[in-house]
Amino acid sequence: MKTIRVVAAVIKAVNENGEPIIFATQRGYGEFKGGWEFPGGKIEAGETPQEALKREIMEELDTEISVGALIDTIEYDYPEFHLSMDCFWCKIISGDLVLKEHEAARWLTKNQLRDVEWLPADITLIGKIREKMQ
Ligand SMILES: Nc1nc2c([nH]c(=O)n2[C@H]2C[C@H](O)[C@@H](COP(=O)(O)OP(=O)(O)OP(=O)(O)O)O2)c(=O)[nH]1
Ligand SMILES: [Mg+2]
Repeated sequence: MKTIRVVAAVIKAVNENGEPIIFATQRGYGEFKGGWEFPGGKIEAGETPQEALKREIMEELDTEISVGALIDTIEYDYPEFHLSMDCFWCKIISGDLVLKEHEAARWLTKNQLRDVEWLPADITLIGKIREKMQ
């Protein structure tokens, strides 16, 4: 099966109550339209995962991020391909998270993490984020 290498940004901030929140986006097109994900996309030839992620977030959200620690690499078999997805903690450097491709977005607290319908590959990641979110 073909492997697709993807990077995803778990953008973290703090809300007005001082609680940690993360940014989730809803896909606006394609096979998984309507599903929730972490913004990001495919690594292109010659890019490091971090470079790919900064480029993708600029393209998708018109926002500059810093890329921090790797949370996990998700390995998941979809019917048509194998997904290998590096997921990083990220912070906003500048920009307003403009939705250039996504249908909707939400900031979620730890207790709201299960309120959106994540793509199948993201389910195990959500558990890890829950444990580490603080
Ligand atoms: N970005 C992202 N992709 C995910 C997640 N979970 C998941 O299964 N995927 C899958 C959906 C897609 O098949 C693939 C990522 O592709 P993408 O559509 O974001 O790639 P891209 O931004 O480069 O877009 P495109 O130009 O190929 O349309 O990984 C996730 O949390 N974030
Ligand atoms: Mg994308």
